[in-house]
Amino acid sequence: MSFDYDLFVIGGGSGGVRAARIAASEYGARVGLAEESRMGGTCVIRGCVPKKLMIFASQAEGIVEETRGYGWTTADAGAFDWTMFRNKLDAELTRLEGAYTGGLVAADVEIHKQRARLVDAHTVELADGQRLSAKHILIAVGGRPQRPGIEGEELGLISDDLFLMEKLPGRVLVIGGGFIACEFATILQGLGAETVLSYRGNAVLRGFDEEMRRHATEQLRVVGVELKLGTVPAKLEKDGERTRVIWSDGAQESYDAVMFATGRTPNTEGLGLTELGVKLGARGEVVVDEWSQTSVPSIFAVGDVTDRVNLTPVAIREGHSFADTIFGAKPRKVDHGLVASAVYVRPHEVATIGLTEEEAAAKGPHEVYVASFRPMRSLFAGSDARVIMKLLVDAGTKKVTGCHIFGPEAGEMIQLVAIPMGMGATKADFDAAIAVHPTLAEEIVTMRRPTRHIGGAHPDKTVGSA
Ligand SMILES: Cc1cc2nc3c(=O)[nH]c(=O)nc-3n(C[C@H](O)[C@H](O)[C@H](O)COP(=O)(O)OP(=O)(O)OC[C@H]3O[C@@H](n4cnc5c(N)ncnc54)[C@H](O)[C@@H]3O)c2cc1C
Ligand SMILES: NC(=O)c1ccc[n+]([C@@H]2O[C@H](COP(=O)([O-])OP(=O)(O)OC[C@H]3O[C@@H](n4cnc5c(N)ncnc54)[C@H](O)[C@@H]3O)[C@@H](O)[C@H]2O)c1
Repeated sequence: MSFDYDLFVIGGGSGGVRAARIAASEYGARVGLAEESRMGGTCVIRGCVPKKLMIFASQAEGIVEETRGYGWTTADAGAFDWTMFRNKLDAELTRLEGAYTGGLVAADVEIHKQRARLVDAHTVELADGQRLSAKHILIAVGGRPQRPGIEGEELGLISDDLFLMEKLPGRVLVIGGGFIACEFATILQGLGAETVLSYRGNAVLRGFDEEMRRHATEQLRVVGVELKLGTVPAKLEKDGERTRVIWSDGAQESYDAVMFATGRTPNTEGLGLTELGVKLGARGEVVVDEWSQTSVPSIFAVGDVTDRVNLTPVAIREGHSFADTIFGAKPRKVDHGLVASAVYVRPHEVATIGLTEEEAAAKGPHEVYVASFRPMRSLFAGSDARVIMKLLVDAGTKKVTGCHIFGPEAGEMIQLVAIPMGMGATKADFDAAIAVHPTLAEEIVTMRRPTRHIGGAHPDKTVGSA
């Protein structure tokens, strides 16, 4: 049977672009790709990239304050020009969009700038009605922000809107306690908005190491974010130009803007998947096996739409592995077990890989090494902020099973820790590295004695358990 393409990719985000480019340029596959919006997807257009640039912009006050502590006594950040920043941001995203499109064109991928849906196991239909056939179809449509399902929720903004605001809000409420809520609260507060974060739990970043959660929560408070913990908004309504929030306990307050950061949902609606027999999970995600293959053999899915680990480098790895496996005869699975990530709250980021202390304790005997100190750079400037570094070490094998860092540029540090951990390094391997001094990262290789023992009786029997 002949097809229009060897591969048709739906979605031009992190996973789809990588898969299309590798299949076409490395393995000579005839590839078509449909993207209904801007090329590059969530990460490039409304996620990682603009978010990180906004994080950089939001640090001016903190940097200036530190500089004053070094003797530049009259240093002042001055006024922030949101319109100038937003226009520059848009120009940068346009440049990146062009680079992504250019990479696909150079690889001879045929781009269809419209929405696509599936018609059968080998056919997609574009929004203009054109039908195209392919031997393989890759679903890489990502996800979208999810509002919490309360009355008046359409009055609230979502993360996509934050990059396009006409002006910065005066007083703003961010609802949620995950990656996006914490990062946007940091950004909005740093850019000068009076920022309130409302979260239903008692510490942000559920699922992270508890000690890191406590420090991240406290830092939000210290930098000036007003925390409303243990609260659930029940209803939003208009209050003139403002938005009134009514909480489940009846309390109410009006804000210039309200933003939901209450999770994301896979973009599977209206794609024609269930009609075709492609199995979906409870959250609407495409269910795939370890090869990213769906329940229909010619259809594969990668990235956020599969709701495995929703990060850009993971989507990219899944897309690349799919192309290697199907078109390059190089079968390659993705190990989702040890993925590093960072939450770009500032001044200290939260970065993590492997087991949390709580998970380690549940798994069995572990040594916990913790370094907690005031870094020389901010200490000199008069700050009390502490860096926390934690290593979890399996008491039997002595392998490092988890690492958590709360500190400046922690994301940069965890990236490098991910290499030895991926190789199965032991604590002795870490200790063998001679420190680079004076740095923050040297603490990772200089923690000599366990701070505590967890997870039951330890193999050497000389230590107790916590
Ligand atoms: C605010 C924010 C900040 C983030 N920050 C980070 C970060 O710092 N680090 C990190 O690793 N991850 C971050 N992420 C997560 C990261 O953006 C995603 O994990 C990643 O983009 C997923 O890639 P993907 O290819 O699965 O989907 P996406 O990048 O979402 O791409 C899917 C594409 O498919 C298109 N599409 C959808 N349906 C159709 C259709 N029917 N036809 C045609 N096209 C369609 C969409 O327009 C989109 O362009 C962030 C996410 C957000 C929202
Ligand atoms: N730095 C990064 O790598 C980065 C940054 C942003 C996003 N991301 C990715 O995007 C994903 C989505 O981020 P996110 O922050 O939207 O999701 P999340 O799942 O991390 O957090 C959602 C938050 O909303 C809360 N929530 C959910 N429903 C609610 C309700 N009905 N009422 C009140 N609160 C509610 C949850 O308790 C949670 O705190 C992340 O899991 C991550 O994979 C990564």
